[in-house]
Parts: sequence; structure tokens; C-alpha cells
Amino acid sequence: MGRRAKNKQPPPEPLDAKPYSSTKKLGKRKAETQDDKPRPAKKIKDSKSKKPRVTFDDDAGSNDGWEGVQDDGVIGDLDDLIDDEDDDMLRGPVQELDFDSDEDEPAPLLLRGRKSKQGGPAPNIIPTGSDDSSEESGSDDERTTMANMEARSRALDAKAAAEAELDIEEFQQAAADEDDEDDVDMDGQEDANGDMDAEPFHLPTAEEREEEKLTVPDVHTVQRRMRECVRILGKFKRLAAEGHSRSDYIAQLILDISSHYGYNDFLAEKLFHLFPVAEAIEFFEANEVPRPVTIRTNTLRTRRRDLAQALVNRGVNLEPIGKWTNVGLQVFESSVPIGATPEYLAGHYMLQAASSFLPVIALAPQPNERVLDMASAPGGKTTHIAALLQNTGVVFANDANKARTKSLTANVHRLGCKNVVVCSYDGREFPKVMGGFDRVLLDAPCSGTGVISKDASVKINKSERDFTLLSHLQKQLILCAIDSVSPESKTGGYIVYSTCSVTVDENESVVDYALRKRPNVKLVETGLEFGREGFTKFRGKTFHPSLNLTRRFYPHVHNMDGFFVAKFKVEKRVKAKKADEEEPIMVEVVAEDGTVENKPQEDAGFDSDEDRPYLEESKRRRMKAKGLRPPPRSKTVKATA
Ligand SMILES: C[S@@+](CC[C@H](N)C(=O)[O-])C[C@H]1O[C@@H](n2cnc3c(N)ncnc32)[C@H](O)[C@@H]1O
Repeated sequence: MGRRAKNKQPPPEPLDAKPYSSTKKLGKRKAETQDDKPRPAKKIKDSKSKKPRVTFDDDAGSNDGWEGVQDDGVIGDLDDLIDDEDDDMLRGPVQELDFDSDEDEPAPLLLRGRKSKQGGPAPNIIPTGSDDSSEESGSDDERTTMANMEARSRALDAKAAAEAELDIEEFQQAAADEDDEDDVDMDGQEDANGDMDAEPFHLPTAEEREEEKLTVPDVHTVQRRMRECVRILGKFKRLAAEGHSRSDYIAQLILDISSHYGYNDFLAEKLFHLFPVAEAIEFFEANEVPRPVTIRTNTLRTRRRDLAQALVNRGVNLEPIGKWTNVGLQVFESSVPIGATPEYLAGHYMLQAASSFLPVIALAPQPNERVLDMASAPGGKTTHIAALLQNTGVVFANDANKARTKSLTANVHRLGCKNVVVCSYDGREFPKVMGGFDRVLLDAPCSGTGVISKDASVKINKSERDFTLLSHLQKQLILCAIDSVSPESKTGGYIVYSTCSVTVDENESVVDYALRKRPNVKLVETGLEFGREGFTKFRGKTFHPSLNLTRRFYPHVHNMDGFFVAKFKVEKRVKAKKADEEEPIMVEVVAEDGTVENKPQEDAGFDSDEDRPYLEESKRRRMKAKGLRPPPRSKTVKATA
């Protein structure tokens, strides 16, 4: 521990020039902020009471992006980012399964804080080179202006590259030091933090665990135990105590994770298993820190350079996000509420998490296409799609929650989208309601395990049953999304499936199910420049090998909300081979005289359209037999009758 994250991606980083170095924090930063008295491990009781705060470090020189996010010197309250209506949807009938935590409909957000010594934003972004806003040359002006942005960008690129090299050196040095540390730690002289008076480490016995449950665990003890478990699991043969298995250490670590970070045991375990041991801690640590505040330029109303200029003039400190988007801006600091500026009210931008850009980039809608956004409220992605269509074609923005379509409609109007039709059906009713789309986005209702830093209630309110129900709903929705796409589309024929969750049940399992149920679809490249490959194997499950084309995004790796994106191409359905082309299935037939003959099986000939009335009628009969009231007969059944 105490070194940079192993899983850092080389530059260019999407949001953050340097990865989150959580292991340092776990070992040192938290301990440094404490007084000498033992402090209870943190436990989330009420998510609303835990308001993430953002500040900027005074010392910009030592600011590597993550260090700029601290607990003192408040500049904002990110709870305001979360749409209040998200709570409503947990109450309605359809929303029983809807754990959306998309924050695209913000209340006014005010970022306040001390300015960094540099005067400009903390250098924690590699700005885009694709932005035409950086035509003018830089100046020495202290504030970020469009004029000095390009120079700053170049300087930051160089700095990031140099820092990346330093990181590698630091990483190698830390790896070399680790062996020495192991020897020191285990003899009880010094722990991984350099505490000379530490007791030799041992796993608590069953009695000690029981005893600990009755008290509030000391945060130092829990942290140290977590560090030790991670270290021992990393070199198990060499460091494990006799008589203890890997699973003993893992079980203790999961217990400590749930108590330290305030998760229920079920979710702590589920999330833990997504990563190698040390990385899991980085993930849990990253969930304790708010993600950067980002906005998406509405290109129907303005250009990014003009928007940036307007906001800079109002005292907003911002920079382009990464090279992967030419519409995103990261807001570092603002003396005005970002969700209530005249530019916001005039629809020049959407307050939107960077991860929310990804599915729309993957969808890549083309002008004049017919697009369905199947679960669209409050419209962050709908309005992005409308902008990419340049207000041509049509976007059907659907959401099962009628109440949420109000904010969707408001956003559609504010952003000047003229090609959007808002509707409110259960997504599972498509394509019966309408079909033949060139592209469909299914940004599915999900558990929100990717957005825990915004909604900490997820830590305690998700049970095994929730994941089963959600996964079931997602599987139903994805089939309907696929069936709503026209394989004949001249320009498209694509569906994008996304969630703001990181669990395999809601992502790879759903995609794999769709591939099995719909042989006419295949996964294709998302077109996204970064992101980890989806799992093709997970804890004994094997998925289709093409699952490696899907992309996973993580807070501790990409400094954005946890997210998943898969893109499918829908092909024409291949008709089953004609009977005379197929090998006949042979069945034994007993003739009248009692002799047995092998004969080809007669073709059962199933035409789903033709047979639908009969199937429907037999379903009604079955329901009646069970004492249930069947739904009224559909028109086709009546016609057939
Ligand atoms: C992740 S949110 C969508 C966020 C949206 N795409 C955006 O970018 O602003 C999921 C949405 O699914 C909707 N939803 C839940 N169940 C649904 C269903 N069966 N059919 C359609 N929409 C549903 C919820 O009301 C919620 O608004």
C-alpha cells in the first residue's frame, strides 16, 4: 500500500491526468486528519446527511487532481446535482425496480472555494486538442481565459506526461521497497504506515469478532487490518499465518470494508469480487470522493469556445474535459450557481456527468435518423442525441415514469430540441407501440452502483432480490430494444445498452442473454477510446467471447461514475432453412400392424403471426382455469373468432 494505483491508464487520461491514489489515503490521509483519540469507523446511516463537499487545495503545486478534493473549505454541495425526482420514481409502480440516480436535471449548483495559488484551475485534466476553441495563443494571465487555454493545455500535457513517467518510477520503487516492508511489518516493529509501535498482526478470532461487534470498532484498527489483509493476500504463501486460508483473510477484509465504508455485507462482497484485492480498496475509496463537476455544451445553441468564454467572464473556472469529447467542460470553481446562470437557463449547456456522454457517443446517431431513447428522463442523453442529429430526424424520448417526463420535456424545451417526441410507455411495450428505428438507446434502470459517490444510500438499500428483479427487467427491456430496431436501416441498425452500475448481473449477464435470445444481433466496437473490456468470464460464468467489445468505466480508474456501455448491430433475421434443405429429424412411428418404422418428422410449421390469436386464446383459457381474470381479447383474436 502507500503507492500509486496499479491500474492507472497511461495518458491521455479521460478526466484526470493522474489516477486516484487511494491506497495512500487509506493508510495516511485519513489517519493524519484525526486526533489521538480512537475514532469510530464510518457508518452511513442516512445518505442525505452525508453531503460530499469539494474544495481546492491551496497548494496547487502539490495538487495532483485528487488531492484537490478534500474535506475542508467548502465550495459546493453535490447533493444539489441529484434530481429530486429520482426519489419519486422509487415510489411509483413501475419505479419499484427503478433505482436511477442520473443527475442530469440539476438544482442550482454553486461551487465556492479558495483559489489555487496558480490562479487557474487545479491541473488535474489533460485538455482536449480537438477543441477549436484553442486557436488563440496563450498569455501569462493568471485566470483561465480562452486566450491562455491552449498554452495551459500544452503545459498540462507536458506536465501530465512527466508525471506519468514519475508515477512509473514511483511504482517501480514502491514494488522494490515492498519486500523490505514485508519483513519489517511482520515482525511487529513497524506497520505499512511506518508506525513503530504496532502490534504483530493476527486475524481476529471468532470471539474477538463477536466482541468487536458489540463495540464501535476503532477506525485505526480497522484500517490497519484492511491494509494487512490486502498485503497478505498479495503474497499469501509467504505472509499468511499458519492455519488460515485465503478465504479467512477475504472474509475479514469484506467485513471490514462493509463496516469502514458503511455498506451492507451483501453489496460489499458483490463489489469486492469485481476487482483484484488491492484494486477493490481503491474502488471503495473512490466512492467516498465526489466526481468532477462537468457540463455538456448544447451545440444546438452555442459552441464550446463561446460557452467557455461566457462562463469564464462570469467567474467560472473551467477547462475542456478530455480529447474524447469536444463538447464537455469540467468546472473547477465558480462564484455563480452553475445550474442557474443565464447561459444555463438559455439552454447553452446541460449539467451532466462525463460518463453520461459515453453511451451517446457510442450510439453515434446520424442526421435524419429515427432514434428511440427507451428510458430517457430527465433527458441528458436525449438532448445530446437531438444535438448530434442537428435537430433533424426524430428522437422518441420515452420514459415509463410520467412524472419524470416533466423534467424531460422541460430540458427538451430549454435546450431547443425540435426533433423530440416525448412519450410514456413501459419500455417492454415496444416495438408494439412503434418500431423500425435506425438506432435505439437503452440507458436502463439500474441499481446505481456506479454512482455511489452521489447517492450513498445505494450502499445499504440494495439487496440480492433487487439485483434479481433489476436484471430480469433489464433482460426484458433489452429484447424489446433490439426488436425495435430496423435491420433494414440504411444508415444505422444499432442499439446501445448502458447502465450506471458496475455489477455483472446488470451488464454482461444482460448482454449475454440478449445475444443468446436474439441470434440476429452481434456486439460491435463501441467506438469509445478508453474503458476496460467487459468480462468474458466471471466467477464461474462464461459469457460470449465478444463481450470483450463492451466497455466498463470506474471511478478509481477513469475519475468518472461507474458505467457500462455495449453496442449491438442488428442484422436481418435469417429464416430457418427450408424443410427440404434440412436434415430431417427421424422419429419412430408405430404402424397399424404394430411394426415400428423410422420416418422423417412432419413439419410443425410455426408462424408466430398466424398463431398469435390461438396462443392468446389458450393463454386466456389457462388463466381462467387458474381462477384469474384474463385481459380483454385483442382485435386480432376477435377477428379470428
Ligand atoms: C438511468 S435512468 C435514465 C436516464 C436518462 N437516460 C438520461 O440520460 O437522463 C432510467 C430511467 O428508466 C425509467 N424506467 C424505469 N423502468 C422503465 C421501463 N420499464 N420502461 C421505460 N423506462 C423505465 C426510469 O423512470 C428512469 O427515468
